[in-house]
Amino acid sequence: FPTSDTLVKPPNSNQSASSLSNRTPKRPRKRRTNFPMEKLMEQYLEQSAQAEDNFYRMEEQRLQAEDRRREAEHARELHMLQMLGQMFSSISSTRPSSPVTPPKTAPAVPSSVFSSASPSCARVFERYYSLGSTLKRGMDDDDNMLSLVKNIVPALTSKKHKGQDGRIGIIGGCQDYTGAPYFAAISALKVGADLSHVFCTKDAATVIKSYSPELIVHPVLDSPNAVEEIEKWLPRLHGLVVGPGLGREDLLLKTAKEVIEKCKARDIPIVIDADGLWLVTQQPSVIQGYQKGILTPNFMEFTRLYEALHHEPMDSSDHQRSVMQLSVAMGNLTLVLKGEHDLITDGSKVISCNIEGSGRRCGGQGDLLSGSMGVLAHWAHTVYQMAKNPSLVAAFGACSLTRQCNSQAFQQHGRSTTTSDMIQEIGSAFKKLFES
Ligand SMILES: NC(=O)C1=CN([C@@H]2O[C@H](COP(=O)(O)OP(=O)(O)OC[C@H]3O[C@@H](n4cnc5c(N)ncnc54)[C@H](OP(=O)(O)O)[C@@H]3O)[C@@H](O)[C@H]2O)[C@@H](O)CC1
Ligand SMILES: Nc1ncnc2c1ncn2[C@@H]1O[C@H](COP(=O)(O)OP(=O)(O)OP(=O)(O)O)[C@@H](O)[C@H]1O
Repeated sequence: FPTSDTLVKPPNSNQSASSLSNRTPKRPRKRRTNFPMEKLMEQYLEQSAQAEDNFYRMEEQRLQAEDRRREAEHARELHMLQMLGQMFSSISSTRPSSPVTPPKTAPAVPSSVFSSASPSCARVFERYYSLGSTLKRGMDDDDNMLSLVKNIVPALTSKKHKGQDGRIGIIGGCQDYTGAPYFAAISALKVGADLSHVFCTKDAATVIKSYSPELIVHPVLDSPNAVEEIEKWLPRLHGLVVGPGLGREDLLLKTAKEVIEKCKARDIPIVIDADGLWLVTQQPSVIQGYQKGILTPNFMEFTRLYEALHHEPMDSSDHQRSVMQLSVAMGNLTLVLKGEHDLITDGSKVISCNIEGSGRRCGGQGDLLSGSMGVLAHWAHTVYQMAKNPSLVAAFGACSLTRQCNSQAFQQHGRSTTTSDMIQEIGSAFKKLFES
């Protein structure tokens, strides 16, 4: 928007006086009459720029209120549909002729609602929590976790408009790494977000754009007013993923840190991965204790974090203990230690995601994980806002999905499987795990 700085300013009084005196040295009256006119003009322009600013600010607020109103309306509609569904199912289950199949866990809830957790969602969640902190989990526990994930998946309905199922931002992408932010952002879209934004450096932007027209790419990360530029978008974002391909330059890390602070103030779920974890290792307080934060370290990143927080080497014979310890030290932050089994914890229990993947490791699998987790975190926090820790559900969902994609891609491509092949599998893996 035009501001008073960008408006053409009249020459200052000295310049005006000297230039006038050069041309017409003996016309003081003209000087006196011109000056107030210029001043008035300047004031008028400033006021109209200000009025324009105010107009756009109010318009933005109006749009946000409209979004909230539509979301609430939509949640109400879904809730009513859900209650109707439950009524019908209870009527049909009382019919003597209807086959009665006892549910394995809590009764299935129709695909998700965008409101507080429904009573049956909450029952599934409570039952899960009542399983205790043991890691020795069987099929039933996996089913429980999968039910929790299924419940957060929003229904696809023609009542919604673009953006309501999620607008996700990725902070990352620099000269060296353009693949990682692309993988994360496209995975967010393929999981079901409506819009995916990448905030990267100028030289990475054209490259990332050229990979996919689906992504919205902002070349702002290394601009002098990077934080302001990114902050403009935060009111529209539902989830943020910090780190894929961010690099470790001080300036970029400083920007990432400030953006994280702004997101926390707005209560936006934040997933931190890759170089974002490098930042957390230097300054743990940036995310410590933030209940909507999730860290997704690989073994190396985990070791660095552990040593930074505990000032001693970790006991690598007991990973479960170490993840719990680190989560507690981070203020019960949700952590995922990726590996042969993904260990997920919030400091009070450890969940292991063991869905079969494959023996194929290639760069970028972690980016698929963090990008999809960004969307699932938004959905989980929307649906389970009253329950204990929605981040655990989101983390389990994203780990399951990544491993399932890996398995499916491997069945087709074997040793030549790449992350792009895994991304191709997101749709069918998602359906198999969460929509069947
Ligand atoms: N296409 C792209 O653009 C991609 C870009 N990417 C981006 O690259 C950036 C740097 O990320 P990073 O993970 O390579 O850096 P860092 O943490 O220093 O680790 C390096 C060393 O750690 C080790 N190591 C790793 N895993 C381990 C394990 N499980 N268990 C044990 N050791 C393990 C291993 O050491 P080595 O075995 O080689 O001695 C490895 O060489 C970051 O921005 C990221 O997003 C990636 O997303 C990939 C796709
Ligand atoms: N040994 C393993 N066996 C099976 N699956 C694994 C194994 N290691 C990692 N994975 C899977 O791959 C996903 C990504 O983990 P990985 O350790 O490759 O992350 P990363 O190093 O951060 O990835 P990136 O290359 O994107 O930086 C994990 O969530 C997990 O599901």
